[in-house]
Amino acid sequence: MPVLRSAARRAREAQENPAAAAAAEAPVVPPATRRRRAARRQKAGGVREAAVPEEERAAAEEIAPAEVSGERAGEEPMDDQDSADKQAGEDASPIPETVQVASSPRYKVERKLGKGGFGQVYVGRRISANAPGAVEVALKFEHKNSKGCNHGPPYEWQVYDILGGIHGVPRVHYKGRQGDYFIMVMDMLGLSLWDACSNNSHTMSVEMVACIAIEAISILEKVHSKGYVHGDVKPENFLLGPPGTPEEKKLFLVDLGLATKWKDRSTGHHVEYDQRPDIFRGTVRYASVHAHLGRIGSRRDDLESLAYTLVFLLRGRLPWQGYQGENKGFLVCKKKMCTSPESLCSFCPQPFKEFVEYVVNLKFDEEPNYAKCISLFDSIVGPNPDIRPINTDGAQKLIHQVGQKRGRISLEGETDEQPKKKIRMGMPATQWISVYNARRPMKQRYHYNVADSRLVQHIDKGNEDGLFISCISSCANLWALIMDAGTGFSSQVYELSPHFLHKVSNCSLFLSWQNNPLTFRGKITYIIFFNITYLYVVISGYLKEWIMDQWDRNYYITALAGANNGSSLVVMSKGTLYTQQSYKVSDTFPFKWINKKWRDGFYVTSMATAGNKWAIVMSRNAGFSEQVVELDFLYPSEGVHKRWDCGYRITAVAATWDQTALILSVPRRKPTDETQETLRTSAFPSQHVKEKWSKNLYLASVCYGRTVS
Ligand SMILES: Nc1ncnc2c1ncn2[C@@H]1O[C@H](COP(=O)(O)OP(=O)(O)OP(=O)(O)O)[C@@H](O)[C@H]1O
Repeated sequence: MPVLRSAARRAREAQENPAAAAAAEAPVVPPATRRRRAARRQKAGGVREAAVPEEERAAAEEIAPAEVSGERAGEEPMDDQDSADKQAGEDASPIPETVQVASSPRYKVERKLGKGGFGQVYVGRRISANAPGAVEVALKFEHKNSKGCNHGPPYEWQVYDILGGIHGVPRVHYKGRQGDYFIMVMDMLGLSLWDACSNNSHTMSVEMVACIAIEAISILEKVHSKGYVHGDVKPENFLLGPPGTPEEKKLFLVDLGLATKWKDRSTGHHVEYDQRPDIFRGTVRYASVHAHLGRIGSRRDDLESLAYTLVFLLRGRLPWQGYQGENKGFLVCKKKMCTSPESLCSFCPQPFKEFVEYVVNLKFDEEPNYAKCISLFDSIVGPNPDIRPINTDGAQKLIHQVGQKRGRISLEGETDEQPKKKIRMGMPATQWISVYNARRPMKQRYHYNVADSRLVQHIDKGNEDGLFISCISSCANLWALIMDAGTGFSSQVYELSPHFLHKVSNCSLFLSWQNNPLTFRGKITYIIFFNITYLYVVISGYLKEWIMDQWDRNYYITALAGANNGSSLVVMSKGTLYTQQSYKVSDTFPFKWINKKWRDGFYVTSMATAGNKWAIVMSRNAGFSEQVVELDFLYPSEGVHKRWDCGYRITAVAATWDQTALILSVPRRKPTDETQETLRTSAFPSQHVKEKWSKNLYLASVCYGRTVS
């Protein structure tokens, strides 16, 4: 397991060039990567929790299309570069004056070459007489108390054991511990591309960057061929050879501390897909969108980071620089998603745009066509490799090998390639997402474009016909309502609130309806009978208290929706298997909270959004054995397919104006027919629903929000 490192960085620029330091970005890494295993089931208790809801923000929208309903009658009734603090404890113990580790010669520690979040690199001058090896080496010191050394020598050492000395990666000659430091003796290199760029008025020539692209792609190909992804590709981690030596035009990739395996060496298989939205590894400015979203790293991520590195070197800036604060990662990722390859590369030669377009559309386990990428940039640089500003020997060899294996490499791509569906276009759109499950024939009914005032009527009629609400959603402040004969509920109540699961003020107006006699508790000051069938207008009260009251009566939240204007519809039912329930309202997707609740045996059972707010309901005894989240700035089609292949089915969906979230679960009892289908449509899919009914596929979840980009 890699030792993950916490946020850190950039002291060298701060010392030598404060302006550059401010512009540079630190790698940010979470405390620990842990695959969630089946949540522990806990003994059912009578505790009910309501997380304190955050402040409310509402946006109004007035569109009132006509209300529509549909019904199917079945035969039977039946979810930037921040300058952060350095972790290493180098202040506690001074760097030694001389170094001798393992069987190495003795080195005198000279000037500092650089400093990262974890290590400090110095020149080491060999002082042992007649000893073998280079006179000058680089010595990388990591303090024993640094985060990367919690469990012994730095994780990076293991990676250097495999990658050290391959094309474009410096060799490690010796490593060992001396005093408080773990020390690596490695090839000494020269300036980083970051330094070279800063020395050159913050941009580089097109030819120089094209050569860097060619050589960097060939280095990444070599790293990937050994089963690793680098995980932190950026200008600071590409170093040139030492100046004045035959290697001064060679490019090297350093800092293997975030490298991970993309291939299991024993089986030869690609690592399994996973997404943990609370985990971020890498450097905000250059990280791939998938890394921002916490997806397991794969080869495509290094190439996406390289694409951002190249554009940065060429233009001196990336469109997502300048965000600050707690929400920086989210805002940078959102900006990356809505920046099309055309606009990112608007002042770059065409091959750069083509490269960006290619890499952002790569699939999780797709093998990149490195030779094709190199050939894109080959068209920019001069034909004679000997006079290129960067040595491109590695790339030349790669092209030669691939060319021999597959024949010609053309700029247009190989003839057997299918045209690829482009997934990141920089064009936001909102859509309905509807999810259909195979069921035995049953009665299901839908209503959409339903105004608040019409809800009672539809619900009333549904109940009279033996139907209960199975899911709800909102679009343009009008409700969509799905009622089923197959929910298994014995009774149901609902609350329509002008607030999104939020404690309301004493003057708020509530509509409340129940099909059982009511026993109100709490701060009710005034009840008007509006209708003999239990419709009440309740002045003054708390939605939270209403929910708690229903919990006391063994009703649990089974459906939830929020509208753009901030109002919410909460449906609670009796007859579920749930034994405990908890909800949270949050301005950002609350994955950390979900993760914590998973450990306590809760699973997400309902989810809703209002504007950019999320509300998540989690229940114990939800009937699931595993659960995962797919969160993205577009519909996460690839993730859904990967999860389907592993036995997960979508059990809840919700989308804000920015993001779509899907909850996928493995049921404890597998249905006889596991078929599940999804649809994305710009209008409510009324016609499609009817077609699905004819194939015994029934609406299981529905939401409206951001789906494509
Ligand atoms: N072999 C080398 N020769 C010369 N300079 C080097 C060498 N290795 C590293 N450096 C310099 O030291 C800096 C820090 O090294 P490195 O990136 O390996 O440290 P780190 O603490 O792991 O960094 P990070 O915080 O990015 O994880 C580099 O940016 C580079 O400028």
